[in-house]
Amino acid sequence: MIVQPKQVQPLSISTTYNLSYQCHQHFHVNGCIPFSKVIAMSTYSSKPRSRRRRNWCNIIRCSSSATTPTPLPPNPDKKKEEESDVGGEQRKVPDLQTLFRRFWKVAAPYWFSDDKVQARLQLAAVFALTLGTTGISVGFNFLGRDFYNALANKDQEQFTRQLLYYLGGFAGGIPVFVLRDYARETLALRWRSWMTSYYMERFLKNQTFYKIQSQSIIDNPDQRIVDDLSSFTGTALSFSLTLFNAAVDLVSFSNILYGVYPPLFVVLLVYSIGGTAISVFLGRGLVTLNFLQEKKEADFRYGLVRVRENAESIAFYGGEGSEMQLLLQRFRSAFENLTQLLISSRNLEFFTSGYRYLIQILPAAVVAPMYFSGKIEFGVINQSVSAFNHILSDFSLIVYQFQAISAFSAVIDRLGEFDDVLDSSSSTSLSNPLEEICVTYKKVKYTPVLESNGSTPPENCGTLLEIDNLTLKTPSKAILVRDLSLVINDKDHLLVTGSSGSGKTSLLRAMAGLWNTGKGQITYYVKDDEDPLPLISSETPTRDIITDNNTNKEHGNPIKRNSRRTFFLPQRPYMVLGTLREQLLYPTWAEDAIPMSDSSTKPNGVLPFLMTAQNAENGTEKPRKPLTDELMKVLADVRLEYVLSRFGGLDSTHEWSSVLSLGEQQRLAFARLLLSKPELVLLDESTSALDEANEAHLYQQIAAAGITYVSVGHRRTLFDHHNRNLHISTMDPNSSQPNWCIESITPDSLYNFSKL
Ligand SMILES: Nc1ncnc2c1ncn2[C@@H]1O[C@H](COP(=O)(O)OP(=O)(O)OP(=O)(O)O)[C@@H](O)[C@H]1O
Repeated sequence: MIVQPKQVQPLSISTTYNLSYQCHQHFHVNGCIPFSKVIAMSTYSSKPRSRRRRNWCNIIRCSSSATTPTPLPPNPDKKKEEESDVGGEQRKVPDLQTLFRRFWKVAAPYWFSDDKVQARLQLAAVFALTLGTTGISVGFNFLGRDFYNALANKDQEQFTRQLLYYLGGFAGGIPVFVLRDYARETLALRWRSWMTSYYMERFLKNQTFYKIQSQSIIDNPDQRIVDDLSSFTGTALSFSLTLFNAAVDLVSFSNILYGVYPPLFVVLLVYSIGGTAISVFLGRGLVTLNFLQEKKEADFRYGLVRVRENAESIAFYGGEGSEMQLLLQRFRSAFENLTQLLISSRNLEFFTSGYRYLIQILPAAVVAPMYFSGKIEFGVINQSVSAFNHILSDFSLIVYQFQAISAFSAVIDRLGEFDDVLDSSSSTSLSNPLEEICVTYKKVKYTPVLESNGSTPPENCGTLLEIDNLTLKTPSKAILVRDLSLVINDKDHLLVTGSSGSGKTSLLRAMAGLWNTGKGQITYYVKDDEDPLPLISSETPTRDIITDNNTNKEHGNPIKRNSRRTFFLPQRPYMVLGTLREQLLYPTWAEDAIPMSDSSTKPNGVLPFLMTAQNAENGTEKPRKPLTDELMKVLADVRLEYVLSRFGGLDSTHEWSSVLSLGEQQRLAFARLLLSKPELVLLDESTSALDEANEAHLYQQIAAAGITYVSVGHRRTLFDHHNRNLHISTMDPNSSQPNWCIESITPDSLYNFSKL
């Protein structure tokens, strides 16, 4: 017979306990449930299993003295990593050592960050409160003993006194439990905020987001930043506290149990070690299943986001049916994995439930003969049962929390993988510069100095950019352009042409620092009166910049394209979420346009580190922010003044990528360009959606603004606006000859070019 708390201990705490008992979590099934569990269990309800995984913070909280962050044991058969085939999808199961390494790598930085003093103080407070809760539990254990003794002895006076002690205990204990949970969750939130800012900073630095996306390095980084970080911080704290609590609990209650009957302790130890080994064996596939579940859910959500973002194209194609199929396929994949996860969880739970129930009658059965022979009082039975359950919980953390631990392991794995990718992104720039494209920034003085042979050095004739012996490859190492050398001087407008897929956009990618696969040198000449560093990402690690007397070199790191000097316009302009003013100020003054940067509108309680990224950006030099009149004028310059009245002025907010035509968006992008006034702009088919008149007008505007431009395009009309043409032919893999040629564009040659 299983002793129900209702039968043994008809106190108010058992009411809550019995309710919780109906849930899936079966903690102690006899009297004297630890008070901490009672408080925590009230927050846990019988949610569907599919949602339960997200609730493991609650589950863990339920067992403040019954959970420990014991990691998954390694599979003894495999040394490092084991291949697992789940739902037809191959992925490597990380070994214990990798999990530990990743956990430490992800968790540690915050505790050594600028916020460490505050964080450590809060952590100490949480630990102190946790200690307090254990003390209260021990107190309740003794209270329970005296309470039942009074009951058994029919001592009404003593019984009433114990009842009052109980009530007093509740009044004093509840605030400690509530405050402990509040302090822990506040700290978890603080930790999460710091980590979110830390990860976002590294994700956006050095165009890492671009590399991850364009080379499909890892899946769903957004989900890792949003969901996994939240889960990680909450659960890591809960696990740590639970481990600490279990250790204290173990010491406190072991004494009690030893005092009653020492052999019980030994039986309990053997039982829990055996149970742990079996549960580890039965649940070994859960880490992979949890990992894949995270991925598949995120894939499904991403599919829906893509439908939203491409609503018009899909509607034009009438692609609803295909989208439905694609989305269902993704959902089915998540569904199938979850089904497998549920089956594995069910199998494990058969064992864990049996494990929980089987042992329950043991302490009462062993101690009862001592009571019958008069060696102990009645209350001691209750006390030993309670102490036994505490210790059993402490020893059985892995068994009770295996599913939570496996889900947490999956989170560690995903975050650790993400962290490794972010680290490798910043360290690739240290790879061999002879095997990658080297982007260099060189300070020059524009003084009329002649070299000894009477010629003018390149930096003195207004050279903006020099490409030397550049061989450009795709990330998959296919050669696109071989041995390209060219110089771009001030007002020397270059048109890049070539057949589709020949590598025109890729050349701009290399010039913008996005691609570094290949070899050769790209040199930007920076006037000495300018600080060249604003051209480079302000977050570029100093170890990546090799500085000599007059040169700043950066191997493979991207330049900051919203710098004063170089600007890049893609074919499809990017419309930020926000007002028309924010569109125009993007990206040069983007942070100034965000209302958050106005201290009067700063939300209360904002953490200092959440503002650091913005502050760092604010530190870089940039031109004066344009006034409203200037914004109006530039809109007129690109013939978009009518947009103001149509959409309610500069400060109206719309989904601009939907309400503006592609040609209007391209004109808006030119407005940004005219406001930023760079010296050099790289245009990738940036007028492809415009009529010829508008195209000619925009080119006249940027030429009049003194901007030198390099354009990629196919249209015949583009020749009218450029001085030279770089033609790239599709690379023949068997050829070792250069596949490009440069010609001047003269009125006489226009006819020939049109035939290329
Ligand atoms: N991330 C990538 N990984 C591997 N190959 C890529 C990647 N991006 C582009 N490529 C390949 O590089 C080649 C050149 O692409 P690029 O976009 O530079 O062509 P393009 O000359 O601009 O073509 P179009 O005129 O059609 O725009 C293409 O064959 C393309 O498949």
